[in-house]
Amino acid sequence: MLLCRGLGYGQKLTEKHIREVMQQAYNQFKNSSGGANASYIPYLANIDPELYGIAICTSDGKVLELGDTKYEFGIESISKVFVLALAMQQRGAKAVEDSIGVNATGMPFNSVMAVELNPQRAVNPLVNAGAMATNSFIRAPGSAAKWALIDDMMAKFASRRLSVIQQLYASETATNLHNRAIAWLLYSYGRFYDDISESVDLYTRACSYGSSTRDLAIMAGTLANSGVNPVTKEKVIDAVLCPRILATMITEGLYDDTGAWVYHTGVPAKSGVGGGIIAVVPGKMAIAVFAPPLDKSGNSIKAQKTLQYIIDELKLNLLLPHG
Ligand SMILES: NC(=O)CC[C@H](N)C(=O)O
Repeated sequence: MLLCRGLGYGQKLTEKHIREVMQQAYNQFKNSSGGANASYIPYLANIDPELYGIAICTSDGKVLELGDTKYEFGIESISKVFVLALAMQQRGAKAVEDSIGVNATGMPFNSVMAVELNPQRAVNPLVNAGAMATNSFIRAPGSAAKWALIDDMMAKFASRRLSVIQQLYASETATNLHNRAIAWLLYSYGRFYDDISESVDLYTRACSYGSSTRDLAIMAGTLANSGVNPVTKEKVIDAVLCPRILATMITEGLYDDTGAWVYHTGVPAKSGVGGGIIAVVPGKMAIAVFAPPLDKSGNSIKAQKTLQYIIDELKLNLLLPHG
């Protein structure tokens, strides 16, 4: 019997135990070093590399927090998950599969070769090419209306309206030439579905949202809770879409390092170059961790270590026998 959807399905998970494990992870990794802030977006290079936050949102709506969980940082690629959710809700999972693609690229997040080497020019919605194409795939009467749809969707996932960090948005807009080139390339192959510069701009703006570790835990918690925000209890997307969205996280959530991530954790996750990573354990909880220094693939080193520790200790690996 499901005692409490967040705590206790198939194993004795209590709030106390979860808090203890969070604290152990925090103590263990707080002072670990290694990696560097993203620098190709100048704003991100200047974020305090010592910031560190862990938040867990259980499927029954408890939010447990430790460290700098209220600090708002660039959501970056984690926004791709929620823009994908909007596109799927509006156009259907099949249309996204056919028009964007859902396979792993096995390549860096901004890879041109990922487009070039795939005969269908299909890419995954969680890499830059696929995310910009996904943005172009959303239907709305103009760019302002599309932004309103994105903004509303983000707010429903987060339980509050998020704001764009204007300095980050300006910094990304001034330096996103490579992304613009990828969008033009997709367009040349008939795999881009709306005005190019408007779509790239909306993508860039969505990457520039400020979100806290707490926000991300609740947003990811909505995916763990079959599309219903566990805090507000509002239905955000259809339940049937959640496994499809999580599948894209399993194939591409940490880019060219996703295979190793899934090998070690068995949990869908998504990183952003702002230093955040979300991990989703369906029916149980979502975990968000923030720590800016990144590895070569663009994934927070400390966040990966923290998540791996918590996933191991709480036996959350989805490939373990369950039921
Ligand atoms: N991996 C990321 O978080 C990349 C997002 C960033 N906005 C970009 O387009 O490069």
